[in-house]
Amino acid sequence: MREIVVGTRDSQLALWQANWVVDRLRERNPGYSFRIQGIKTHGDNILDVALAKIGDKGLFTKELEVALLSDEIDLAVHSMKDLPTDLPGGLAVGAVCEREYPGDVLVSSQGYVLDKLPEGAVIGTSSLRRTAQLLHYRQDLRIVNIRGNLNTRLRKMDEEKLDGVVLAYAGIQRLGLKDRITERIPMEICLPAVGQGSIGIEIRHLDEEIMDIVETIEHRPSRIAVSAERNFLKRLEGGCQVPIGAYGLVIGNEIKFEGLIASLDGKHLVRDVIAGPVNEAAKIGVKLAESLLKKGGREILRAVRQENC
Ligand SMILES: NCc1[nH]cc(CCC(=O)O)c1CC(=O)O
Repeated sequence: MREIVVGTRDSQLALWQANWVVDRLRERNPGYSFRIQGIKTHGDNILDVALAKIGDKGLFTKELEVALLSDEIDLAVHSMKDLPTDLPGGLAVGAVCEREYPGDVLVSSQGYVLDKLPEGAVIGTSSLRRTAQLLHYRQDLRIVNIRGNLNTRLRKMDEEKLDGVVLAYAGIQRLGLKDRITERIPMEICLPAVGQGSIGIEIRHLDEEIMDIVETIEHRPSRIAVSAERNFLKRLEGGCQVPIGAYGLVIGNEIKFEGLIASLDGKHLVRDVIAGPVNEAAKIGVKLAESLLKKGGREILRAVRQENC
């Protein structure tokens, strides 16, 4: 029986995700055995540096891609949100699994919801996207950088007496920490990161045997939504982290797509929504990107890049 080697980062969340994927692969591919191989990535080794400063392209994925290309592993499990829109030659997204609720949540030790946070409350996040949208909604908030894996961030919230932290629902849910959530932040206030909540499988693009195996856990509506988001991001990208949010939702044969570009201080924000048939999902992502660029997004991005790249 051939053994399939499944590569993953070795953080608690990444290992949870790899195990979730392997459980499903085993069920649907009884002719194979599966082994999980944890691999440290650059991003895991520099958890004390603010992401916005170092740029986050491939930070959590590159070592896994090298392992794929050298046949050390047969497939790599990623959070789609961490996977750059351009993959190295020879690699492809073999499957996108069914997406978890993609939004962000507030975790507050005193149990506050966003609207009840006291004036000037201190919120931890290192995401430019979350910072911009939180400040757009509540100018009085004070945003402080906080990094590390989920448990570290929750611990820092308590130790550093922050009023709250903003995290992805998906991560909290997967680690069994749902009871710490004080509010699901409405999409109207905070659009998620491209790909958030979705687990993807990267493979060697010509490896048909592995392709057939991972196809068994593909979820079409999630693939379509995430593809639209990745095309949106790709059209806006210029090599460094910027406050961009997106959310694609597939219902039947329609996709509803929302996107935004914001300045870091939240003062400038352009946001739009379009809908269309799912077979045009990729085009719809690009179209929304172009409409936002025309509505002032170009100037916002230019200014953000001058400050942050
Ligand atoms: N930034 C790291 C990261 N990458 C993926 C997730 C959550 C899981 C997912 O989006 O599928 C998180 C944690 C967070 O942003 O709070």
